[in-house]
Amino acid sequence: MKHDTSASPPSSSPDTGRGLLAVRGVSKDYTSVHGETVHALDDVNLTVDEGEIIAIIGPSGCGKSTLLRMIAGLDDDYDGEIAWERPPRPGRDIGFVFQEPALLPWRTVEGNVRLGIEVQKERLDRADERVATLLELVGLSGFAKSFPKELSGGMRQRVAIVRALAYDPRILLMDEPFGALDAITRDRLHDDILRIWEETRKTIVFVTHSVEEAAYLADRVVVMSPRPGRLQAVHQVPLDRDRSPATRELPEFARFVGMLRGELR
Ligand SMILES: Nc1ncnc2c1ncn2[C@@H]1O[C@H](COP(=O)(O)OP(=O)(O)OP(=O)(O)O)[C@@H](O)[C@H]1O
Repeated sequence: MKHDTSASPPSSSPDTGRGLLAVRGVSKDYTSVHGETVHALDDVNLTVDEGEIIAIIGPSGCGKSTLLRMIAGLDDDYDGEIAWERPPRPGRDIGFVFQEPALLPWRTVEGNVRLGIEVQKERLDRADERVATLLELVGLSGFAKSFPKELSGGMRQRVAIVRALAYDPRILLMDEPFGALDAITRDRLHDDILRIWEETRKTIVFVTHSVEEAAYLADRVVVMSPRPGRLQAVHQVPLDRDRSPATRELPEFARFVGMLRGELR
């Protein structure tokens, strides 16, 4: 089934804002190259509210990327429905960040970010201003004229993130965006994401293998079971929205991370 925009809109959870989209009874089978059926997702139900940050964690192969790709509209071959509060406009309302930044090597940093704006022609008049603002947000103003090969892995991923934000999507989906980065760079990017959220209040759904990353960034953490992926639990993160490096030192942070780790065992 395709994104269902005619179905009843998602209802929001009581303690967050408006429902942006609802995943309802979504199941997915793949057929392997040997013709076997791979039951990847089983009856997944999830409501995403506007402005919230959701982390999806679970064992390898449980269907995290599959679920994200379906929300993104990159895969519409599934049972169930994904109902949006307002129909997403193709190429406009959904920003997607992959594990590898996939920048265009022949374009400068600002040229890559600008690409995100060029897809929607009516916004071109203020493109330069928007690119400059976004690069400043992630501390890359000094690298606007550099090429991707001149950047570190973390810098490249920051460019990919602001490129996905350049066309002002309603939701930012990220599939293990920091998975290929070292621990210090990851921490730096976590704080970039928090700053971006402060500025934009963007709805963010991301997949990660790191329970610390999930706890540090998210409002809610979705824990998936081993294949076929089901929602094993959805946890409200028991921390103030206002996070900072000191958050990682809090006993409640450690407790929550320990609890998540226990659920994945
Ligand atoms: N195109 C495909 N054809 C057949 N099977 C697939 C295909 N894509 C994914 N799968 C299978 O579906 C299941 C879910 O895959 P998916 O990539 O969504 O899991 P994941 O939780 O994101 O895994 P990981 O954490 O290892 O990245 C896996 O068993 C995978 O082998």
